[in-house]
Amino acid sequence: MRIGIPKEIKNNENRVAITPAGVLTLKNAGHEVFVETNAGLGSGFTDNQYIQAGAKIVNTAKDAWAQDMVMKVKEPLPQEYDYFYEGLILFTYLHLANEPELTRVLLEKKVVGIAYETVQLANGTLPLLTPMSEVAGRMAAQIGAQFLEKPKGGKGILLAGIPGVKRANVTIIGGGVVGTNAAKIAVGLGANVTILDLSPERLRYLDDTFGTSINTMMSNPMNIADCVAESDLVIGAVLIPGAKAPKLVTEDMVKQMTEGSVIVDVAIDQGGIFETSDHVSTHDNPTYVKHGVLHYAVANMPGGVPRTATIGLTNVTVPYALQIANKGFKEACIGNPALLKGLNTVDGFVTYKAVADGLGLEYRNANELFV
Ligand SMILES: NC(=O)C1=CN([C@@H]2O[C@H](COP(=O)(O)OP(=O)(O)OC[C@H]3O[C@@H](n4cnc5c(N)ncnc54)[C@H](O)[C@@H]3O)[C@@H](O)[C@H]2O)C=CC1
Ligand SMILES: CC(=O)C(=O)O
Repeated sequence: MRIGIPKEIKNNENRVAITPAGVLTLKNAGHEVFVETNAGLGSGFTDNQYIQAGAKIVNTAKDAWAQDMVMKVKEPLPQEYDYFYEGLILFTYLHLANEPELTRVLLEKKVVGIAYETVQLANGTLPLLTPMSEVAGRMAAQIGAQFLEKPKGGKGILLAGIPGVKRANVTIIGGGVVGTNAAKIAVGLGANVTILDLSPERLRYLDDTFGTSINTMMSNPMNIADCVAESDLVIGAVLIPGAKAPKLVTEDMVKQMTEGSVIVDVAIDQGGIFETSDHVSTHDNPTYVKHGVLHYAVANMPGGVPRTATIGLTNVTVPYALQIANKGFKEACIGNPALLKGLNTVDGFVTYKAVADGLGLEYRNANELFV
């Protein structure tokens, strides 16, 4: 199969969809990889390293997109939609529940859209989201700590406090991969950390893992309101796979926070869990203020640490790309139920139920389209 790797064009998105090591793996299996010139530079990979691994370097995005399968990191932006063609296999993060226009174009052009974030193993875990959630969770605590500093617009407190001065309160809503990793760093930085989740099993796991260094609470509107009001930093880390994020923190709750507090809404890629995080921000201009509270709502947080993130992402995506390239997308999906769950659009239909429901579109079971 011919596989294209365009340079990412989102604001400060320095990740790339493959490393030279990934190219070599695909090449050794008999595939051709076409990397847009300088696509890897932001992650520290030169054209020459890709060439050494067996890639061909192409000079334009158009050439990188004109392949059987395109691997990317972020969802395509409108200026990339013209590259879509019928039957193109697009393997990337898509977050379609929050992208009605992109979904419409993928359907109209009959692109096969396989979303990293909905590939799901039998145990419910999301293997192609996990490493980026680990990165974003760890960043969320660091970023929250930075924006609590006065020169960054925050109230001017240190997460750990000092002897004689109390620690900051950090609330994490959603105790999955992002939440757990945010907690690791926030606890390490000395904060008083509370995690809320809807799943009693998950709360037990967190309690067993962190012991008395965190507080756990059941996620319900009353507990969320109480925790948010007392928090210096609130991190949004909820996911219902494929679906638009539920707005769990209302505007009234945010109004109860003290001035200079910080919200880091990691779940913004699925629409965000705060009523007040109503738009995404960028690495260039990462925060906006509502009711005196700083909101950080960057949808590609790992793009800020591209070297770590690119290697972490491609460690998990390349084995799936290899299956698609070796067998074609249909056989690969039939042979691997986890990959089948990644299929979001095929032949002009939405094949992921939560996306179809969220956007009010017809849902078709992918298996029906394979016959
Ligand atoms: N902004 C960015 O750059 C990035 C964003 N993300 C996003 O972060 C979000 C979280 O991802 P993961 O931690 O990997 O998901 P996950 O599936 O590991 O965890 C989600 C957690 O939310 C919990 N949950 C569901 N409904 C809840 C509710 N009403 N109240 C409290 N908890 C609830 C679930 O029980 C689960 O523990 C996703 O939207 C993901 O796409 C991930 C990486 C980068
Ligand atoms: C998960 C995602 O959207 C990201 O890593 O940018």
